[in-house]
Amino acid sequence: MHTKGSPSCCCSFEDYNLTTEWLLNHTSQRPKVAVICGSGLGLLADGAANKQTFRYQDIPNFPVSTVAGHEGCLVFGTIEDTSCVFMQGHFHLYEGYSLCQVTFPVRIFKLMGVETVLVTNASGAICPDYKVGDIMIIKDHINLPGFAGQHPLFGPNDERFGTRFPCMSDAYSKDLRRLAGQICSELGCSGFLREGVYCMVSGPNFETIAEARMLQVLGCDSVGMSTVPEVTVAKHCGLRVLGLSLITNMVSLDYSREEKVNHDEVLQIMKMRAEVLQRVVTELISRCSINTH
Ligand SMILES: O=P(O)(O)O[C@@H]1C[C@H](O)[C@@H](CO)O1
Ligand code: HPA
Repeated sequence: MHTKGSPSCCCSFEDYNLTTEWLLNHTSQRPKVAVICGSGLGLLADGAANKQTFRYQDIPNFPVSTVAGHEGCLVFGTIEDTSCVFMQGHFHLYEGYSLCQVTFPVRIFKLMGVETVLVTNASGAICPDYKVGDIMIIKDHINLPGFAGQHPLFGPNDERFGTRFPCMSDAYSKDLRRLAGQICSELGCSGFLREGVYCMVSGPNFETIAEARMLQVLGCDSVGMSTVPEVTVAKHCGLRVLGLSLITNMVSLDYSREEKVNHDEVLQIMKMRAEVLQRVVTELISRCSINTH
C-alpha cells in the first residue's frame, strides 16, 4: 500500500487495523498519550521509563523518515503512571509522502486507545516580536496546503474515524494550553513563552520575502512544514491536541536583511531548547489526565 510519492494514496481501515494489531501484539503498553517529536526533538522520549523501541522500517505499513533530525523510531514508555508513545521523527509532504501517509500514525494511535496528542515542531517567526528560542503554544493554525487541495481528509470519509465535516475552531485544547502555560511558568520559561497562530506551508524551500509578508498579513505568527495534517486528523477522530512550536529562526520580512535560514541552524536551535522542552512535555504528560478530564 504505501507507495511513496502517490498523492492519491488512501489507506484502508484494514491497513490501519493491521498495523495496530501488529503493535498491540509486540508491546504490552497501551498508550494514552502520543507525542509527535518535531525536527531534532527525539530526546523528548528521554523522560520515559520502561522504554520499548521499534524502528519505523520494521512496523508494517509505516512510512520511514528521510530528513535529518528525525530518527525514525516509535518509542513506548511510561511517565509516572501514564503509558505513552513517542514518534521520534514524523513525515512531511515535501518528502514525497501523501497526506494519508503523513497522518497514518495518528489513526494508529487512536485505534490503540490514545486520547491525547502532543505535537511539537520547529518554525520560523513571522511575528517580529518573537525571538529565536521562544516556545510558542499553538493557539490555532492556517492550513495553507489545504486551501490548494492538499488535505488529509480528502476522499471518501470513514465514519469509523469521524464525521465528514469536522469542526476545527477548537482544534487545540484550551485546557491543555492553559496547563502548558502553567507548567512553563513553573519551570521558569515564561520569559520566552508565546501563544500564536502556526501556518503550514508545504516546503521544502523556506519562504521568499514576499511570501513571508503575505503570511504576516494573513495573521500568522510562525511558519513551518508540518503538524497541521496530523492535528486535523487527530481532531477528526476525537483526540485532544496540544501543539508546541519552537522558534528556530526569524523569517526575513525585509529585503535589507542578510541572514539566510538553513536546516542545520534549525537543528542547532532545537538542540539548545530540547532539554527544557523535554521537561515541559514530561510534566504535561504526568499532569494532563489529572488536570483536564
Ligand atoms: O518536522 P518539523 O516541522 O519540526 O521540521 C521543520 C520544518 C522542516 O521539516 C524543517 C526545516 O528546517 O524543520
Ligand atoms: N519556514 C518554514 N519552516 C520552518 C522554518 C521557516 O522559517 N523554520 C523551521 N521550519
